[in-house]
Amino acid sequence: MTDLDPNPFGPDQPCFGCSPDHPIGFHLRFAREGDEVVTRFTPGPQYQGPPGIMHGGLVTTLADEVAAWAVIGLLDRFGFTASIQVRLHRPMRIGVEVEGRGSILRHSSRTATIAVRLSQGGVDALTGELTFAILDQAAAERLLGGPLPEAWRRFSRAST
Ligand SMILES: CCCCCCCC/C=C\CCCCCCCC(=O)SCCNC(=O)CCNC(=O)[C@H](O)C(C)(C)COP(=O)(O)OP(=O)(O)OC[C@H]1O[C@@H](n2cnc3c(N)ncnc32)[C@H](O)[C@@H]1OP(=O)(O)O
Repeated sequence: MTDLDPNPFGPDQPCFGCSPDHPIGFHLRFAREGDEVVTRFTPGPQYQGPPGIMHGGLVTTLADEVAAWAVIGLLDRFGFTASIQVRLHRPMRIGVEVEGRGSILRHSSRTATIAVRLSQGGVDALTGELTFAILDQAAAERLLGGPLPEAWRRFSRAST
């Protein structure tokens, strides 16, 4: 298991899922284990929907973040989430550690589709497939509305 750099986008990145300083975020960190990225996270009461159960939208946010980091950690690219298909098989319990795993199902230079599995106590709570668009620098700058910081440019695909 190899820990991935937790902050490849620099200290000011604002991501709800992975910014270490986000006031209410998940503060996720990832490791690479073979062909997968892995994270562990224990949801607190602030993430409840029904009492004792994590809000389904936030469970999906967790899946989105795991998949995004599969693109970062396994492909060395950044992808913008284009499609999310998930099934919530079991309630995600508050206060119980979640293991999240992401792996590449298929990819080209322009897109990547990631398989995600979130489990508690070895039992699947969510499985899903998420597709990411990998943009070139110009398209990423249009989407973000400004120039990419130098450190981010290596995550874009070569323009064609
Ligand atoms: C590159 C460097 C940038 C670095 C930035 C680093 C920041 C670091 C900071 C902090 C870490 C953050 C960690 C984040 C983690 C979570 C990730 C997110 O939350 S991302 C935000 C939510 N997602 C959106 O806001 C997208 C909204 N959608 C769009 O902007 C467009 O629809 C977009 C870009 C997804 C596609 O735009 P089009 O359709 O104009 O582009 P076309 O070139 O036509 O498509 C590109 C490829 O994507 C496929 N595609 C498009 N939509 C698809 C879909 N819904 N399903 C499947 N494939 C789709 C297309 O078929 C095409 O593939 P074919 O070239 O044909 O192989």
